[in-house]
Amino acid sequence: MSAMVQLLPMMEVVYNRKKATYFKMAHSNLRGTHVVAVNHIQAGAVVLIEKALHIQPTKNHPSLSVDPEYQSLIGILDGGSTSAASSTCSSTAHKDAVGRLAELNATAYVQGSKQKDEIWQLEDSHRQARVGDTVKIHGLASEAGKKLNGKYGEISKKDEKDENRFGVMVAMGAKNNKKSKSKSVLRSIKPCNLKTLGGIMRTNAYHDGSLEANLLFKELCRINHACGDAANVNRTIHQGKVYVVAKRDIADGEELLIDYLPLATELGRDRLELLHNMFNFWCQCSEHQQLA
Ligand SMILES: C[S@@+](CC[C@H](N)C(=O)[O-])C[C@H]1O[C@@H](n2cnc3c(N)ncnc32)[C@H](O)[C@@H]1O
Repeated sequence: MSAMVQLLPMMEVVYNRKKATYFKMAHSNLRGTHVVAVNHIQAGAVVLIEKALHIQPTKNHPSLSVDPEYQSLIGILDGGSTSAASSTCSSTAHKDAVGRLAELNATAYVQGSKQKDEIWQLEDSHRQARVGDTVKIHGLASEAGKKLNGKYGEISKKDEKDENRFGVMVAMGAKNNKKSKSKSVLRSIKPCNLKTLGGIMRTNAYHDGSLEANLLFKELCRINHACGDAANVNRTIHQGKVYVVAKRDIADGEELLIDYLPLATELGRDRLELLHNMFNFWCQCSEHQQLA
């Protein structure tokens, strides 16, 4: 057992005794939802202990093994010949297959979760929905569009009149997809207004090596990134829980920032590109402002 893991029970005791509130959620166009200190936080303080909202094993969901689309995707990834698509195997086909498989897994695993609604609240920074994906509509601006915000649907095809939009079968009458009898209507929607569960996983999931799973958290997943020394909190994830500790004193009003890539210590273009590929943002933290 690592030294850090041995300290976790003691952290729980300290955290459960704490009197002060450490942070609140805030929102801005530039930072999205983010987390801000509401009191001075001392170096070493246990700022947050939280149980995962969602625990998704890294292995593929068992129900997928009987899904023909799954078989075809595995064929593409293996470079085998189980589908017509595999004969045109290219890096784009491979990348698409990885993305679609991630989507099928996230959908299968989240389907049975009691926390489904809270999971859908989290951000999808990628917004790379594809035909067949289950989606949640988000961020529409016009009055007509706003009426669709928060609704769920399934992408049935590319829009025939505008190839930059999707035809989405939107479940009307219910704000979520619990009511099986809700009526569906076809609406034309831009990909930037469609969140998917695969995108939510890619934007937010933290790996838990002790469970061989990827986890989502309600509060941890709202903490934005900063590289290396620019981050002011550290996390340890173990057995489905996260323990967040202040690396240094944090002033009242300061944003809490965590390094999403704590093991990739080198700061530079490669790190920026890795962050961009994984989370779809160009890092502007204090370590990187001079490189931007
Ligand atoms: C785990 S979420 C963090 C919370 C997110 N801001 C939200 O609205 O829910 C990760 C996403 O937040 C945004 N983000 C995090 N750190 C950022 C940073 N340093 N600069 C710009 N965007 C950042 C990116 O869109 C990233 O994909």
